Amino acid sequence: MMSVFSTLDQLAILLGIFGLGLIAFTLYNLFFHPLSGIPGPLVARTGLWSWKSTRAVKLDMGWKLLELHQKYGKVVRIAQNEVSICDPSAISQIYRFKSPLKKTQFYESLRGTDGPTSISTVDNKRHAEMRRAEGPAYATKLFPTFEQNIDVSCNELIQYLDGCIVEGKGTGTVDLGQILQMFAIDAVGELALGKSFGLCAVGKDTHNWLPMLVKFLEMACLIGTQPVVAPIFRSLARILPEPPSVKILTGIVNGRIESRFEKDRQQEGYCGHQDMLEKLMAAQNPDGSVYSLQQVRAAVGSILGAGSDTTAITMRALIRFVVGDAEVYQKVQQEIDDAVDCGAIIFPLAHNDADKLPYFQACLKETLRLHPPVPWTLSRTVGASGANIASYFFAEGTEVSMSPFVLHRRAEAYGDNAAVFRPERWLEADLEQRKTMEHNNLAFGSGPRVCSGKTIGTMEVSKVVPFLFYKYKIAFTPRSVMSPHTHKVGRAVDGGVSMAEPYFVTSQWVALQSDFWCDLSRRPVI
Ligand code: HEM
Repeated sequence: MMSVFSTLDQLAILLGIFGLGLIAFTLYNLFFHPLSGIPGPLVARTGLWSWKSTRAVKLDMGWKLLELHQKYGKVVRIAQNEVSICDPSAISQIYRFKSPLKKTQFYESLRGTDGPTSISTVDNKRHAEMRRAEGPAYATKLFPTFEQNIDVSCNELIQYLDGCIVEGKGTGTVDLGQILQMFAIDAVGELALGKSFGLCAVGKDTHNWLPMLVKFLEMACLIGTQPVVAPIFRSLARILPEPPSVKILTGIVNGRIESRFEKDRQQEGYCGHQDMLEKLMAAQNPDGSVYSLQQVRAAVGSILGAGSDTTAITMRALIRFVVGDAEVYQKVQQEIDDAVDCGAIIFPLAHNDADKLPYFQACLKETLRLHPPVPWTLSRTVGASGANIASYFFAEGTEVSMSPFVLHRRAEAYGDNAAVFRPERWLEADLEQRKTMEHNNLAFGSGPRVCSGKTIGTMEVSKVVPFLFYKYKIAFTPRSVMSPHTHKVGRAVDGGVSMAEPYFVTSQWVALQSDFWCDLSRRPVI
């Protein structure tokens, strides 16, 4: 009996100590932490739970963070040790080239099982080495090859859509969002591995890769918000058996890389192909050794991961914004028709001809502004000696971040009508204003960690979407009990729910749309 009491007593003492520790921790975070003077949600200021983990689970980051900034202003404490900032003047401080701030531990969760990649590498020196080694794979010299690669996938997409229209006797009802995702995956397959995955050709996600890739990214982002337990999850991912769809994908990817390794490395000078994979196989480490098979696999994996979702999201959002505004849609079509009629462009559109559609390009910029594919906070860690950012001094180790989605909708960055889709703003601006608007656009990130595939991504979009606008009349399939939609109502990128919204957006690391059903018919002009 005595020993039971003493065990309970001991438990009570332990619980008491834990409770007191928790109270002390909470009081410290609220009143004595260097960030205690910065406003924010209570849960973030107490440090008792991660506000970002909640967003990662609820998939509502973009609009929830925007609400916080509307309530608290330009600088908001979103975690015990992290502030979100939406002040354009902070861009060149947080994402500076000189003595760059390190990425936060969050990014480590974006690495695959083959090892570190440029996007996931936190250490700046290591990142610079990787970027130098892998740079030739993204070089403009390769653009003619990239164009051919993208045109192959584009043709397969068009053939599939034409088939749907024939099958639908003049009107094809398609989940345009899904087929664009398949196109984007096929295109990165062509770009990074020299061969499409063939999804558009059959018009089907044969191995259920799409939901698997979505889940992978969602899990990676959620795990990244819990840096203490993240290493455990990463070790588990290495030992647990891969789901069948992952196994098939990695099997195909690795098989292609290995066969190219065998063929190309036997020939001196790796002269077999002129593509991204060839350049990655020729990439060199600082000690002069060439990239190992595993390093090439990791680099290819990061292209597949970073280059497909983002491009597909941009294409969907662009179609949604343009088709959703009759006046804009009419102007875009007129511009394309006129350019074709006078022989200024032909399809598939050449990269160099993209500028011949200035109104379309303005729509693309406006899309990336209002629906940046990555709305999550692009976080960095303040280095030794601290940093002055947005009129605050932040001590070493503080995490500072900006969300492209939030910044792009603030009047400080784009004026009072920042939340309105208005492509004209890019055409009316003078050179100086345009430079400022470009500088304030974080859709591809900024500074030394800016997206390596920026030009490739915009090239893909500029090739495919004008072609779709030229060839087809696109209308959103009306949402009804009889329609193929899985969501009863739609949800916009700003979280607004409505029957008229043509797709359903979730906002986490990426602002992903689903359920984007459209009615397509051939335009009489063709
Ligand atoms: C419209 C399309 C795209 C958008 C909006 C986009 C956006 C982004 C963003 C926001 C980042 C992260 C910046 C940060 O964390 O600070 C990033 C990084 C990256 N993206 Fe893209 N991306 C696009 C297309 C592509 C494509 C097509 C590729 C490959 C062919 C690609 C490859 C990469 C890589 C390798 C990184 C890591 C760069 C580094 O840290 O050195 N992206 N991208």
